[in-house]
Amino acid sequence: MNDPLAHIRDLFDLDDDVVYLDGNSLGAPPKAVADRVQDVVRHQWGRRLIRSWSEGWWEAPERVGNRIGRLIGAKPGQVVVADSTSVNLFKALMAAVRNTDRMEIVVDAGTFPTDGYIARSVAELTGLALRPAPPEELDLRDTTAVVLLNHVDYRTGRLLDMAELTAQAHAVGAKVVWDLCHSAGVLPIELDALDVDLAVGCTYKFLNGGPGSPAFIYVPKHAQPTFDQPLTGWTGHEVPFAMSSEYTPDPGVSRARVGTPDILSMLALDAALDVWDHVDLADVRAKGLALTAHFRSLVEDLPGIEVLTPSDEWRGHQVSLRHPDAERLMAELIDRQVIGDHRPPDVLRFGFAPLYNTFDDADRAATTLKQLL
Ligand SMILES: Cc1ncc(COP(=O)(O)O)c(C=O)c1O
Ligand SMILES: Nc1c(O)cccc1C(=O)C[C@H](N)C(=O)O
Repeated sequence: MNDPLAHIRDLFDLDDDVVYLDGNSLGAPPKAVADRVQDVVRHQWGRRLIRSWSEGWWEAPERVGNRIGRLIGAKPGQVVVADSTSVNLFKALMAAVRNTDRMEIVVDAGTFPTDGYIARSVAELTGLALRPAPPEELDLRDTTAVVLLNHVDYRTGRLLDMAELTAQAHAVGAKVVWDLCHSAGVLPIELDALDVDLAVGCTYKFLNGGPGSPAFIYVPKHAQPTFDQPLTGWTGHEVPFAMSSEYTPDPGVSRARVGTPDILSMLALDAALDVWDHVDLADVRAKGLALTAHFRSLVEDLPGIEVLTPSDEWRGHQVSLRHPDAERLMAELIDRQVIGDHRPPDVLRFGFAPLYNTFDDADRAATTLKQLL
């Protein structure tokens, strides 16, 4: 394949003898991040001290949010970087059901655990029922307040049809919250165009923000005035430095902020996002599909292997294989410098990050797996 992204791998700090196929769990570091973090510590923090808050730190959550917005089809002023995905899920779901007279929250039955746990807490706190349902049979009703869906399933890699499912929710007057953890940065997403109600996602996977880098939340302009999230911390206040005893939320997306932003991680993420400046998401998607198709073709007939990831285009950038000995196999692959991950009980997951993974990575991983089998 003619690979218009081949040169981008050089922007990453990767060892050539390691086949890294776990960028869907923890993305690899762009080389520029280490220098930027050093500058933030030495100069911004070291020399400018507290003055840095008014020299770019305070607005970093919105500024970096806008950079992510560009990757997920959100116009400026609708994404803020803050907290973890779990915390943002709590804000989003609580805001979505506030003042509803509807009875239930629906959650994707195969969801990543944290989404299910948080949805359960929101249901318990608000008195709504929680109904897990498979995405192909959501059975939404006029009693459904909100549905929470994972755009790409963390275990199988299945990609859901955001347009169709958002429309399904809206047809019964329900809201939809999308978890974009496994899709942000690797495939074109059109949140504004699809009229998505709310979305959240993490930045340490395909966005390469680094371990524990802050998550993001999308609140579209029209929903901001009624986005009453429960974590009314001072940085979401309209005038935080007024230090008022009354909470008045910021009129815009900043009302999704809670406490002091984690500047070191935030600015590491900011530096990591520079690699996207010269990248077309259509190229990223095309390469992700090609890499996963190539890897699949090499492993699908291996003994004892069942491919869980859909073979059509409704898949993200991972290939998940079921094998009864998955845990041992992954440990042995990692010993041989092929790094993917194991998800219980029997899934081997190989994530392909089109910005730095190569077809050679796919060949080497498949050859090593074949030898082990
Ligand atoms: C779909 C999904 N949602 C949420 C999370 C994690 O949330 P948090 O950033 O709170 O750890 C992950 C991965 O850890 C995930 O895969
Ligand atoms: N967030 C993670 C972490 O802090 C440690 C190890 C792994 C993770 C992950 O991201 C797991 C990931 N969401 C998954 O899809 O399984």
